[in-house]
Amino acid sequence: MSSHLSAAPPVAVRVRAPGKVNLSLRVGACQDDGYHPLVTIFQAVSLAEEVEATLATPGAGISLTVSGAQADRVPVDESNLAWRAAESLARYTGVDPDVRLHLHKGVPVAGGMAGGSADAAAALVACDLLWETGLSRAELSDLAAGLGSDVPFGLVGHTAVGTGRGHLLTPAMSRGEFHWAFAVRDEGLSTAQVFRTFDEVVGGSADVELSDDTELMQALRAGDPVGLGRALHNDLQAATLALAPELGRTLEVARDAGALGAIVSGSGPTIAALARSRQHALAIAASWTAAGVADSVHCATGPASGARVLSS
Ligand SMILES: C[C@@](CO)(OP(=O)(O)O)[C@H](O)COP(=O)(O)OP(=O)(O)OC[C@H]1O[C@@H](n2ccc(N)nc2=O)[C@H](O)[C@@H]1O
Ligand SMILES: Nc1ncnc2c1ncn2[C@@H]1O[C@H](COP(=O)(O)OP(=O)(O)O)[C@@H](O)[C@H]1O
Repeated sequence: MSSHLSAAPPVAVRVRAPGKVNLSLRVGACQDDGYHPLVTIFQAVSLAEEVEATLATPGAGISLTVSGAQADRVPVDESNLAWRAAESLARYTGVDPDVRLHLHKGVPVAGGMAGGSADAAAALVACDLLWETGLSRAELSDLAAGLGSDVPFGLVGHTAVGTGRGHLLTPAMSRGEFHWAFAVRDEGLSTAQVFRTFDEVVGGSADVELSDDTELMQALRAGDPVGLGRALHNDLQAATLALAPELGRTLEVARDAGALGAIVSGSGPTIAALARSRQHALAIAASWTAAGVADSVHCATGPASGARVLSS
């Protein structure tokens, strides 16, 4: 089980994990278990979470603190996904869950960019090193899938096709760097509510297929932002706009600013706009600010790597 034969075990481990945007999100009809089958293409972006796990005295259990933008909106108890990640690793390996977790938020909270999932992925990797439990990537990925549909992608990052609930991943080829601007709304949206609204206003078809994304996959392989912008797709967008109609204006402002494509990120309410360059991403962000259609704005690039250790 131990991966450190002679080196002293770490007392603290810091791990970074990325937020994501769904370049394409195709949603099937709701199944008996309450989940929808998905075919999605994830791209990890440079907006990221950092999780520091520090050894706590035996019997101390888990404790958690949060810093960064919107930290006040993140639970600091056992409902936090990072806390649940540490618990699930401890249960699986039989170790005592004694750890202090500190999360530094860089991804919008409840924004459809999987910040909580990134925290869970980072906490799994950090605690696995800290407790010297030495799990394989496959074991970590199984634990991740038990925590949330988006958590396995937080481990692998880069660009990947997600099927099943979004948790079964196949890496996808992508060339070069893409530039994004993100418009964030302070008030988040519940993913479950967006899926329920999807059932009411759209309803998924029985079959969802990756073949519908041929043009998008070609654009990724060619590193072609214009083709990628044209092919961006989100089946949840109508449901998100039904719950937050003002986002229509945010999409419009991005398009008027020359965005190559603009979509709701995942279940929203963050809007993602693909830009020609970093300068162009800054210009789109400035247009949102000038139009008063975003509570905050960010620029980022993708793809970014999955959960990785910064220090131990
Ligand atoms: C929509 C997506 C797209 O990547 O991302 P976000 O917008 O949340 O970031 C994901 O499917 C969200 O994944 P995640 O946020 O991990 O969801 P989970 O915790 O597994 O599920 C939360 C709720 O969303 C609904 N859900 C989730 C995934 C799925 N394939 N079908 C669903 O119907 C279920 O109602 C579930 O109770
Ligand atoms: N570590 C965490 N960071 C953020 N939110 C969390 C976390 N753990 C649990 N949550 C809860 O999950 C909700 C959605 O989380 P988040 O991952 O930020 O958004 P999304 O699912 O839209 O990508 C939050 O509103 C919050 O109540």
